[in-house]
Amino acid sequence: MTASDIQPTEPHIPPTPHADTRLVDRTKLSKMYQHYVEVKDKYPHALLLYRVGDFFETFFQDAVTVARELELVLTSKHGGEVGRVAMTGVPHHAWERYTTQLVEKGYAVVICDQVEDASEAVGLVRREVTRILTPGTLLEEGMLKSSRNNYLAAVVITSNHWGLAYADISTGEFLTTQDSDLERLTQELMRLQPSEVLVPTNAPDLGTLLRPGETSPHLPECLPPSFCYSLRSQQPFSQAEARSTLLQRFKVRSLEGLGCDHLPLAVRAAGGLLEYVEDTQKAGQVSLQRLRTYTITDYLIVDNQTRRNLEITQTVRDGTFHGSLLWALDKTSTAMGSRALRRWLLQPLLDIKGINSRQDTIQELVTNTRLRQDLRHLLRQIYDLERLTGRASSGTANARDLVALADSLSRLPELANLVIDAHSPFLKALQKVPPILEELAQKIHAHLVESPPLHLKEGGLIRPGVNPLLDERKATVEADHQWIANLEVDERARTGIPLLKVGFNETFGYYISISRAKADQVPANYIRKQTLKNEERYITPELKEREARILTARDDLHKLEYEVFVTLREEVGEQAEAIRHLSRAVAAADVLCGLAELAVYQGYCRPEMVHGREIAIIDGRHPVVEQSLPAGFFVPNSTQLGSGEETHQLPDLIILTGPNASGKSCYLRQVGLIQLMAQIGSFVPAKSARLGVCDRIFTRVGAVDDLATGQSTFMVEMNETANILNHATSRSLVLLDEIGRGTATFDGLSIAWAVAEYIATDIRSRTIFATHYHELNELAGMLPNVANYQVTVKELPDQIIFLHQVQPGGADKSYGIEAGRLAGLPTVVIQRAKQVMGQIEKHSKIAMGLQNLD
Ligand SMILES: Nc1ncnc2c1ncn2[C@@H]1O[C@H](COP(=O)(O)OP(=O)(O)OP(=O)(O)O)[C@@H](O)[C@H]1O
Repeated sequence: MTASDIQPTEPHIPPTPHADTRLVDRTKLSKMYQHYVEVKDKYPHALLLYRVGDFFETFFQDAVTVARELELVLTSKHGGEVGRVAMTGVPHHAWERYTTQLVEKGYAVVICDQVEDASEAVGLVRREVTRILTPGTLLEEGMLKSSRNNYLAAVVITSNHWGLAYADISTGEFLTTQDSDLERLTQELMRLQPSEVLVPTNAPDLGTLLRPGETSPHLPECLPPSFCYSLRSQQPFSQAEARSTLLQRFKVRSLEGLGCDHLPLAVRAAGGLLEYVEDTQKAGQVSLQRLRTYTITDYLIVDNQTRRNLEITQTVRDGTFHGSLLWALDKTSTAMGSRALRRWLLQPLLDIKGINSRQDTIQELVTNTRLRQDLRHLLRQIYDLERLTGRASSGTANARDLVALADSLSRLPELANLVIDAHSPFLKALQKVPPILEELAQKIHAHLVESPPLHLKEGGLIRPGVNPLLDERKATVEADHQWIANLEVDERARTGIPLLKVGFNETFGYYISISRAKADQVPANYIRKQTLKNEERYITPELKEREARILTARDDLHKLEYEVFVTLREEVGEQAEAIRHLSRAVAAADVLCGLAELAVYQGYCRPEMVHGREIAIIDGRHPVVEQSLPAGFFVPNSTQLGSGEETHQLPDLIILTGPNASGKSCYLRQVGLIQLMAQIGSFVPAKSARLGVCDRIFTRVGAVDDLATGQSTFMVEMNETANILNHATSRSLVLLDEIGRGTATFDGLSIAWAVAEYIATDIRSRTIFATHYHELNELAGMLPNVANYQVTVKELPDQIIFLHQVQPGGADKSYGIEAGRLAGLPTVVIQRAKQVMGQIEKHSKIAMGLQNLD
């Protein structure tokens, strides 16, 4: 069964005892749970979505808020229930308890944070729950976070080129690119983390779904095994068919209109992907935005190692968002902004003009406090326009979605008004709201009641006065209801039974209910239908006749209401392109507004971006570590790197030494993060900065076994180092922490020496090399573009104080033994270690003959 086979159907069916639990993975669940515990402070209105099983009834009997009407039953296209989803807003204090119980019971807990209201959550589930039930994709990227994109990708690879297209069905984002470097394809897939990748093939196992980790002989090496690959028929990926799919769908005469006329593989990937999406969309309508083409080399590639080592979206320690760069920088007010920030961080710019225009906007918002605060206040009132529009154009939006969309659209003129005098590019983009969108918002508000019911078929969506026929039918239904109300009053008077009631249920329709004690007063025309413990239920021919009329009239009314609603929804769908255009502008302004807020409160400066190779940071700070320390505790440090025509005195390679725990890694990462932040257009944690744009940031940090691929610490280290040496250029920034530590001392030192020398003389990339091999300090005396720096400590008779200050010069001691003492190694071991060290140091220099190296 595939995602497209599964469809959420209408709710309100009681849970069955055998919900499908085959996809539950406890390890991943507990990881998700931990993640949520981390973010719950940030998103107090988080919603918890989970699949319902036999314990549902008992578990929630005493639960606080159970939104039973939000329960969805999932059935396969071929009929039959395959699972259920329910959701509830869980109060902050109770989260941990409920989630723990759910996880312990083996249920899939899916976190849905930053959801504005229940209707948005329902929309999310409706659109994305299919992924939860798709084998192989469950929970890998399973958090239904609206602050995260959910991509479907397609790749076409030939002997010397590749094309990649990707789409997020819920926001409509649709992009394609082409390049020749296979390593870039791997990195691009790692950036996108698609939940499924389509690959065309001639192989007999067409349509086979490969789960993460499974490999197929048909899959080339550049496709990372951690994704789910779907092998598809070649046909839709052929040049002719892909071209015609795109031309037809986007109503353009030539591919020039989509910017991909010279990119045959990008066209093939995009055409194949579009065909697949159109084929599998439930509503038969595709809500993808107009295809955009991008060039991969226009962006700084943040490879997988660097993303991990710099902890851009999650920490290395436990893979959580809390403590990552994204966590430290995300001060956005909307889910769209949050997603955009994530995208920017994973795809920083190379173009100085683009960087400057983002900086200009931040500058304006930093200076104009009032504007910044008003803007943030207004942005908080804007819902996820991208996703709401996606739902409207794919025909899955409900009435609450449209009301939320209209509420948000009607904020846009206010937003435009607010930035009327702004002069920076990203604020100016908000100044014009097409009148058609204002009219659309007014129309939605005029058509739909303020709080429509969740389910379209329940009726009660449309305001009076919108459609005369509808009003007529409403009047008939109301008259019928009045007739029923009158009947109750009349029958009480006629029978003399004061507690006689007219009721309704789905099985019997309308009935007259009388307590059993009064059964002897029942008139002759009553026909008994049902006997309950204390109650008899009757019908009369007249009541049944009226009931038939009422039900038909109500059905007709609901049908007509639904038709009026669908027409309105289609009108919204027609404006999707215009809404999305503005949503992108809102998202970008939101990111920049958040970054401006951060710049003000954390004291960031505007970096000067230059074309040369200089990296000059005065009093730089680590953006995350400084936020975790009390104010003023972080020790700022400067960096000067990058020899060039004007900066010939600056080093290209810094050898950084210092005791354990002195702050070497922190300093190294700080430089990488400042460069990365600058290239997304952000201000940076420093007193001042002058930064030459980098084409790539490479990092090699720490020693971790890669158990999944069975590689040893040393092999992982060597693979990563080889990758850097093979791809770094003179415009790259390379951050190396402890190379050669995973093997015998002399082997390690020799490798570290040779690597440093190669980088300084052959590649000449700007590099910081943190090491405990003090011997590497000798290089500075031999090569003009190498400098030694050390992180200082103050030595007292029985302790060392970490000053965390980076200064010129090489450290001659590691204080490793001192660290061991602090950690509690027995005194006798410490003393013996000191003795041994003295002897080793004496002999090692002689053995290495470092003095004679040239
Ligand atoms: N500039 C700084 N100001 C304040 N505290 C700092 C600074 N740099 C680092 N620290 C603190 O020192 C701790 C150790 O830093 P770090 O891990 O960078 O040391 P290290 O020199 O790389 O150690 P090792 O050689 O053992 O890997 C950090 O967790 C941080 O809390």
